[in-house]
Parts: sequence; C-alpha cells; structure tokens
Amino acid sequence: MAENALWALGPLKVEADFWQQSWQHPTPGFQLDAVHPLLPACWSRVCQPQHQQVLVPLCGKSPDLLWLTQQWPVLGVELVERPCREFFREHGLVVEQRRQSPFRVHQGDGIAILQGDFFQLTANWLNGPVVVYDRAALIALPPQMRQQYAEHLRQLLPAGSSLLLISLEYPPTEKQGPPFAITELEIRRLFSAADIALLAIRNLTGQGFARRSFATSYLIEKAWCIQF
Ligand SMILES: C[S@@+](CC[C@H](N)C(=O)[O-])C[C@H]1O[C@@H](n2cnc3c(N)ncnc32)[C@H](O)[C@@H]1O
Repeated sequence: MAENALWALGPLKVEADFWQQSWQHPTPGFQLDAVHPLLPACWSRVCQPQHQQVLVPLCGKSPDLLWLTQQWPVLGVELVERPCREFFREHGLVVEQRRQSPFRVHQGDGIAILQGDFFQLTANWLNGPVVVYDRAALIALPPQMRQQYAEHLRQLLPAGSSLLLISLEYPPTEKQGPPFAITELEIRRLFSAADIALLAIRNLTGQGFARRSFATSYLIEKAWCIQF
C-alpha cells in the first residue's frame, strides 16, 4: 500500500505499522547523512545552565543523536527496534540492553534510547529541566496527534525546560504528509502557554527534504526556541 493511502486509514491504528514499514529500508527518506545544520547553529540559544539532559522524542537513528551526546546525556525515545539497534552498531558504540517497563532500554556511552511509545514516557526518566530536540517528530504526526504530542510535553516537562523545534512549511495543497506542513499559527496554538522565539530560517525550495525531493513551490525549515 502506498504511504499516503496507508496513512489515510487513521493515524492511531496504523501509526506503528506505518513506521515499521518505513524502517524496512535501512535509510528511510527522512534520514539525514550528517548533523542537521540548524542544530549546532541554534544550540547555544536554547540550552541553558539548568539543563542536565537532552530529550529526543521520536529519535530514529539520527546523526544528530551523536552530536548531542557530545553536549549532554541524551535520552531518545523510538518506537521501532531496528533504528535503536543500528544507531549503536553504525557508530561502533558499546550497548547494553535491559527491560524497564514499558520500554526496552538500549544504553550506551552518554545515551539511552528507550524503545517504545513516546506517549508512555513519564517524568521519572528526566533529571530536572531538559532540552528537548525535535527534528522530524512533530512534523511526522497528523494533526490530532500533534495536539496530543504538545499536551504530553507540557505535562511531562519540568518548568525551565526548553524545546528546539525544527518545523517545515510548504503549501499543504501541494503535498500530503508526513512530513506535515506546520504554520507559525499552529505552533503558537500548540504551545500557547510557552515563550516562543523564531531562531533561524532555512530555505530548502528545490532541494528536497533529507533523501526525498518535493516538487512544492516552496519548502522552508524554521528553528524555534520554545521555553516551558
Ligand atoms: C520522521 S522520523 C524522524 C526520526 C528522527 N527524529 C530523525 O530526525 O531522523 C519519525 C520517527 O518517529 C518514530 N515514532 C513514530 N511514532 C512514535 C511514537 N509514538 N513513539 C516513539 N517513536 C515514534 C518512527 O519510528 C520514526 O523513527
């Protein structure tokens, strides 16, 4: 079944199947070859002295994880087993695994990836205020789940936490998600209780998104600092 047709069946029911299917390929279309340029460019404006840990929801096996481990202890959350295992193998990192319900924990030097559902993550996994890094997490979710994701972050995060969010904009009439186009208005509605600042804009028009090429009339990434 085509990606878009599968997604149209209903997000909650098919989400796990959809992502398992995406990871049938060792390098799905959203996978970056190198660290996202907006991460090192914006990091110092989001990370503050009170932050002791980086939380990466829907982390996949992104190369950003490795860059982040050089800054702070990283806690990633990923639904599918394959990227959890491959992240450590591909970077030659020693890994230990254990079960800590409701997750399988893949633990290596400076990083733990919790294999399971991000929506089951509870605050006891966090060491005080954290920086959350979101590249291709919010934009991977359909509208109803974006609301659920923002609400989960709001309930989970200790005060003083910050989110570095990389959003994507394109004309929604020209392409179906995922990745979904998200406007500034939606970001401000989702995180209405937080302080929100636009940090950077990256024009990807004509260049595509990671390994995928989109024939949209514009394609723009934006980096946001969202303080809880
Ligand atoms: C578009 S990918 C982005 C991965 C990564 N952030 C990156 O930049 O490469 C979204 C990832 O979220 C994972 N995912 C989807 N739903 C999830 C959930 N409820 N809990 C944890 N991970 C989830 C998928 O398996 C997939 O690896």
